[in-house]
Amino acid sequence: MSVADLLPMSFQQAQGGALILAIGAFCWAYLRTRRSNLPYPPGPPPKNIIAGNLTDLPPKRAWETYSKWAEQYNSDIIHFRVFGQHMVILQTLDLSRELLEKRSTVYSDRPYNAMIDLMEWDIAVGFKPYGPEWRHHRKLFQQGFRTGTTTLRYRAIQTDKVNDFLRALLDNPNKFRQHCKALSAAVIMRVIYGYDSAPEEDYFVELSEAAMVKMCDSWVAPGAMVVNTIPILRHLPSWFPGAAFKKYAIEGQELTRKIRDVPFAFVTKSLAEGTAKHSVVSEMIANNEEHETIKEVAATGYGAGADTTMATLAWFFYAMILHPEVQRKAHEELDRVIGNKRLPTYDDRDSLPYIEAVVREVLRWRPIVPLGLPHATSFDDIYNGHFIPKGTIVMANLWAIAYDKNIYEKPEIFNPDRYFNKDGTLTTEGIHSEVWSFGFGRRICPGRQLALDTIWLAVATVLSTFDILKKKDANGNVIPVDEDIEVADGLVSHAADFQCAVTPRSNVARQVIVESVAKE
Ligand code: HEM
Repeated sequence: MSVADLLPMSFQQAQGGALILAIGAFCWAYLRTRRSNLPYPPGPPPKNIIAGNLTDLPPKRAWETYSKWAEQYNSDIIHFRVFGQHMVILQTLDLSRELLEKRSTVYSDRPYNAMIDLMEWDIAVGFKPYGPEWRHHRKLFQQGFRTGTTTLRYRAIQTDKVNDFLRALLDNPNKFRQHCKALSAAVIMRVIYGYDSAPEEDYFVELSEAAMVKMCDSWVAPGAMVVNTIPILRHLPSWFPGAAFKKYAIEGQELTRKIRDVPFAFVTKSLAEGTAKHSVVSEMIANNEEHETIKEVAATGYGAGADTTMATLAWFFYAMILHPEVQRKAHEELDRVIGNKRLPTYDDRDSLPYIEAVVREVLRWRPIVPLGLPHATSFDDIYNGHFIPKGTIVMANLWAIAYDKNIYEKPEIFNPDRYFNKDGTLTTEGIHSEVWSFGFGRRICPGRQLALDTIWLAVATVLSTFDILKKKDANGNVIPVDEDIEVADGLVSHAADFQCAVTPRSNVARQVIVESVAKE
């Protein structure tokens, strides 16, 4: 998610609705008069009494700007304000843990977003305000994805879906990105609904994608920034001049309702017909959970789990084309431990520390949610002599953590070796990207075990069977790859398009894949 997404309005958009916005924002800011004489945390002084720091905010890679401010103000906590909305950025792992974990009673709310509300995306656990409803939905979600026996049960599904993924890579390597997406979607759909999605043009997947796109784009829909700044405007009728956001929201609402109802109906129908496969939803139904609640909890899964897993896998391919030396080390470990006659399985995980280190490094090197999901404070707080008012949006700068030189030596380098102790064992504490990449405290990602399991098996099996190299053109010349590829700003940070050649390491590797799929 970019800052502009969270904030009331970008500078350009401010021109149009300026008057109405200015009045509303001023009243809002006025009503939020400060309740403490303590200073706010350091940060850039507001440029304007109403818009605050609006014009200081960059349209892209906000996490880098925050890191510059942290340096400039020599502070690991940064404060600024936009239209009366207080924003706080946490720059270090220790501070994120201190506030978001140790003070989680204060820091576990989510900011209100009028468009999310209008589009009914507040059905999702991740957007619900901190309170009894969120607690109930979160508990159900966790029961479905709990680490340990519950997620272990999904490993057979993940193995089948990863085998399909390898086969798809074999058959059509150029579409590697599409295959990453199909794998991520297939695991989620099967685990949550017991539904086996098609590799392409699947109705449920496309519906979920459409709903996600509509939600992600809602921040820049016409008028959306105005209503997000002055939420009371959500009550305007759609014919009201400037209320185009209402039409957008109604379209979005239709999609949200569909992703809530349609896959759920698939489960109830297959249960009635006796064809249902075990799933998170079928289990919640068996536990007599209220159907409306089940629908909402289940609908959260695709949005939160598919794009994130897919983005991580795509970054893995990107890292591999830039680092053949890492692939060589991974191949050496895999050939030594597994040989070339079978695919690695979850049972091999403890014997493959280098693969574990590669996964950690992919998660660190390009954090796919660089600013996490925004938390919000439920009460006033004081940290280190600084006042943080109730309602402040608080973000952990995961990108800054990933590039913190106090934790990672030469952080810009992709280097799985950093996770090894001198005696060759894996580090067990301190620099675990697979922990902080998933957020903090009571809001920490409840799908992290499922995600890590899918990513680990995909990485291990791809490296054991394929070479991932820079692509060559028709004349045999290597097509150069931008080493600082563009990151698509959005709810999830995807790598911009890049090409790579994914070729089987040998005929035996090809055969192993074909046979693994045949055994399913
Ligand atoms: C590489 C993959 C993934 C990454 C990096 C990731 C990361 C995150 C992060 C940073 C948060 C915000 C935590 C916070 O507010 O502090 C989050 C929340 C969440 N994630 Fe994930 N996630 C991934 C995969 C998944 C999967 C596979 C699922 C579900 C099947 C999932 C479900 C959720 C949910 C429901 C929330 C909201 C939790 C709440 O607000 O209580 N995520 N995730």
